[in-house]
Amino acid sequence: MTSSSTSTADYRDYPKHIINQSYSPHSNLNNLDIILLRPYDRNDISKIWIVYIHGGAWRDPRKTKSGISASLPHLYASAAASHIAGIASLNYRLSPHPTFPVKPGDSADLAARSAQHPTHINDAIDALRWLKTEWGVRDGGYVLVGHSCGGTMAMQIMTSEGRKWKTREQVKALSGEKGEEGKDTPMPRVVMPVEAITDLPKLVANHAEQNMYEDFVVGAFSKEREVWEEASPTKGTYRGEKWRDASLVILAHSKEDELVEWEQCDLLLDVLKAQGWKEKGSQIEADGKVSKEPGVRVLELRGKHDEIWEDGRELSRAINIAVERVMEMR
Ligand SMILES: Nc1ccccc1C(=O)C[C@H](N)C(=O)O
Repeated sequence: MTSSSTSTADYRDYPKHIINQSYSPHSNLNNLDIILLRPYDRNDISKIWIVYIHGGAWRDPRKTKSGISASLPHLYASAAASHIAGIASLNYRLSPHPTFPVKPGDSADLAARSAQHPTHINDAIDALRWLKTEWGVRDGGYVLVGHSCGGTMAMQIMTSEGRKWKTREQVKALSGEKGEEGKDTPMPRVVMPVEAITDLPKLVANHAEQNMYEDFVVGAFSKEREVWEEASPTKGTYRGEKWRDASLVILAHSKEDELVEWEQCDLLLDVLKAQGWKEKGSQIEADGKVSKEPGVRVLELRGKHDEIWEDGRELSRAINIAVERVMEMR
């Protein structure tokens, strides 16, 4: 029997998947999925959102917002579940992929798959703004998780403080002007890059004998090396005092990652530490008080680059830990 919608939510409807929500009109990849664990109460600020940005080297059309799927059953069973308001998983426009060309004449696919930096990151920012206006996702009200290049994007949101990124032409034309405020973008409480690409020039240099790396970086960021630099999280400034709501960076990485080497995690850790971020295992200080100071934590995962999310147990473990930290900081 189908139940028509009534004002009383039925527990059998949950977890509820609200899929393909369009957050901007640009293409058929400007959408996201929402998963609610229980009837949503916008005013219940004790619960937090999880926002997930998938990977795929900014170009792989086989990697999508559905990348969160395998983690969901594990998340539902985790200690974090009771604290999660909802999970949002984003699509964003991609750069062209040589193995999966757009079919000639398919203008919808072309719009979705001919992006170049900063389109990917600005789409993600649009998605966050939409989540704020449509779903009430607040400043400090969510954990931002990104896998691989999604982790790069998560850090790009932090370093730009929610401001949209500019093209090189716009930067030159505006010379020094900061442009729009990022205040419409809700900022996360915890940001967790997972198997993230943090330093594009070093990644390309480390894989000089594998064309794939340079190909995808050129495809997404052009041939100009300065663009690779500017876009790299290791070149960012992370001003703790400005992040009143983003108190923790969790760098989650596996030593078994065969695509993105551990060095990428270490490089960003060094940058954050050099900028005054303290490395900590827990937010709880020795005196038992909960620290609200910005901190950075390395979380070692097990498994290969894509195994983390394809299997889902490690990604859900990482998310569970991030949610636990949010609860500690309250
Ligand atoms: N995330 C990565 C990180 C490093 C190296 C490759 C990837 C890829 O995802 C490659 C993807 N399968 C592609 O065909 O573009």
